[in-house]
Amino acid sequence: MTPPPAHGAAAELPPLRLGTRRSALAMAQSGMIADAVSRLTGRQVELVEITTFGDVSREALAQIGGTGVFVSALRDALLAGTIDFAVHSLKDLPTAAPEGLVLAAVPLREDPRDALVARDGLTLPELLEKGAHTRPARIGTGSPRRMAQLNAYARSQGLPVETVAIRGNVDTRIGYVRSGELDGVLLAAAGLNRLGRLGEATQILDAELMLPAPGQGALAVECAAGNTELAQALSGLDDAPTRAAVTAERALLAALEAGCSAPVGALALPRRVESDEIELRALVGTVDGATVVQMSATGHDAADELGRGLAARMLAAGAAGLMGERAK
Ligand SMILES: NCc1[nH]cc(CCC(=O)O)c1CC(=O)O
Repeated sequence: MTPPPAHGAAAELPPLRLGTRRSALAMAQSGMIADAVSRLTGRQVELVEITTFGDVSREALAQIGGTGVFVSALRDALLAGTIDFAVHSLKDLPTAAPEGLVLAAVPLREDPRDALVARDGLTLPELLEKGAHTRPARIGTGSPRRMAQLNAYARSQGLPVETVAIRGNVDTRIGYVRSGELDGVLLAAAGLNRLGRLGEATQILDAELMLPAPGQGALAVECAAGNTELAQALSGLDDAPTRAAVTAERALLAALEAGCSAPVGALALPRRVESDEIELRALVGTVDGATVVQMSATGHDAADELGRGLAARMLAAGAAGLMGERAK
């Protein structure tokens, strides 16, 4: 069988090396993008496994400080030329642009919302309600953003809740519910979906209740800036509305000088079909949920200006004081 000419030529080139972390989620994400890049370029894509500090450390993410624990080893490999491109969860990517690398594509985003996986098929209102009669519902999350909003919601309902700091991969986290140690855990819906486990969610949390992390549900495809041919090819995976949305969210995060472990939620959504107008909603809160600054802005040309402008208004309203020790 003779392959089409372009593919025939491309197939003679060596495989493209896609650097990936070993976690099930990273492998699922990398596998999806590998297939898409292979279709796009006609070239083979091979996965190269790389261990990052975030995979090895057992400390809480907030402690190991910061941003970039999952991405720096992949970036080192890109710069060293041992891999050709890498796929990151965009929400794990520090906002500072790295020297020598380009964000070649931001593919179409999945559902950006958070999900609850709870015992006995229960929703959050049901869990909290039951907890009021027995003992407060114990809900696991390692994210200050999720804790802040969960606590704020429980306060607004006049119901108690106990947030339990956990971390680990999706399997580990859901395991706390299956073992009965926790009543529920909060996770990104996109992560569950990519693992084929969205069916285990007992509730998808509306953005009114829980604003996702900036960039949640989106992927970032990165390669060396000098590799212009590959960058050009990868840009075929870019989705312009997704890129605009995450640009606004990340500009806000950068202007707040907050990192991925700060109690900051942000979500940009297209306001009208067939328009480039986006609405950016954002929240900064204390982890106990007692104080929250929540604001929104709408704009259409410069997504990064929209994000920066909203951050400035939130800072003027006292947002900086709510973020605790800020990880840059
Ligand atoms: N910080 C870990 C992480 N990074 C990206 C995702 C989910 C996938 C995504 O947001 O794209 C997760 C797991 C989670 O938050 O449940």
